[in-house]
Amino acid sequence: MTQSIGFIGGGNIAEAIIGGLKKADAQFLIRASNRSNHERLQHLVDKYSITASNLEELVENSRVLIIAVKPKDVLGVVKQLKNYRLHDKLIISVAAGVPLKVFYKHLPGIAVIRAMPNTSTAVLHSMTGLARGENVTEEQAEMGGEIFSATGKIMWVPEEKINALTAISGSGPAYFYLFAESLIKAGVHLGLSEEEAEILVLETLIGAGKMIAESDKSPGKLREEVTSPNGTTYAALNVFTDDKLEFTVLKAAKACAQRAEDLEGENSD
Ligand SMILES: NC(=O)C1=CN([C@@H]2O[C@H](COP(=O)(O)OP(=O)(O)OC[C@H]3O[C@@H](n4cnc5c(N)ncnc54)[C@H](O)[C@@H]3O)[C@@H](O)[C@H]2O)C=CC1
Ligand SMILES: O=C(O)[C@@H]1CCC=N1
Repeated sequence: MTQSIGFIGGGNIAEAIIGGLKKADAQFLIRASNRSNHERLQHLVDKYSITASNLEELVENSRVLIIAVKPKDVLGVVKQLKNYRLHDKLIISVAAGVPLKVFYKHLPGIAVIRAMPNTSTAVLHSMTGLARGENVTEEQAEMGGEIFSATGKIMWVPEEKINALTAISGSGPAYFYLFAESLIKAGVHLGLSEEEAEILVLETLIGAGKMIAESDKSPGKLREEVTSPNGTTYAALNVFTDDKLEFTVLKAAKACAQRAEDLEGENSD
């Protein structure tokens, strides 16, 4: 069945999800509205053949409304949505740090799922966390699951876990991109051209991802298979261990989860 989806907010994550949904096998009828940046909306219309809408038209014609605005802008959207009949709609909020209780307060009785995708929805490899709100029917939960299953894998979690999930998979792609950027710089430092270093790093990252996906081996086992006793990899890994990479990663993930909690405090009215 063709699913009608309306995106409120047409920024980075909206584009990643729209791009993914357009690549997916399933049929989606997509509308989007964006507050002020009309060029941005036109870009989405031109690139993905979606329909640009104002909010009224979008709500009227969409069974699922995806709120994809910055956390600080969610309340404004919710207050605007109060003006519409929403009883047969499913709202999906992808905003970090906006708890379900905000929706319960301002849109009582309305079905809301809190989702945390990542930008790899664009290539159908997102890992999306979903927390089900109390008014969501079985059919609506399935519908929400289907949308994000079309763009990767999903994991239903209780809302208390969504900030931890954000720290791993929501923000996670950026950690790997940062590592790739650092390794490219290291390659240049060692005498490779920027172009050479970039090709080497990107192909290595893609290959490692494919090995994790296809080999049935854990990351630890795969690491061991690269590491000869007292060899070259061993020398590099010792530096990561001595410089406490594991501790740095934990500290970063904790900072991310804490920021999500702080945002929840700032956006709980
Ligand atoms: N970028 C990412 O990797 C991820 C982002 N998120 C969440 O998605 C939300 C959006 O993030 P981005 O797409 O990165 O931000 P963005 O800044 O790229 O996009 C937000 C868009 O919303 C528009 N907007 C603001 N108020 C509006 C309103 N009242 N009506 C219609 N449009 C409005 C803005 O003009 C902007 O184009 C955030 O809450 C973020 O926490 C969640 C998962 C991943
Ligand atoms: O950085 C952020 O706040 C958003 C949420 C998860 C990924 N990007």
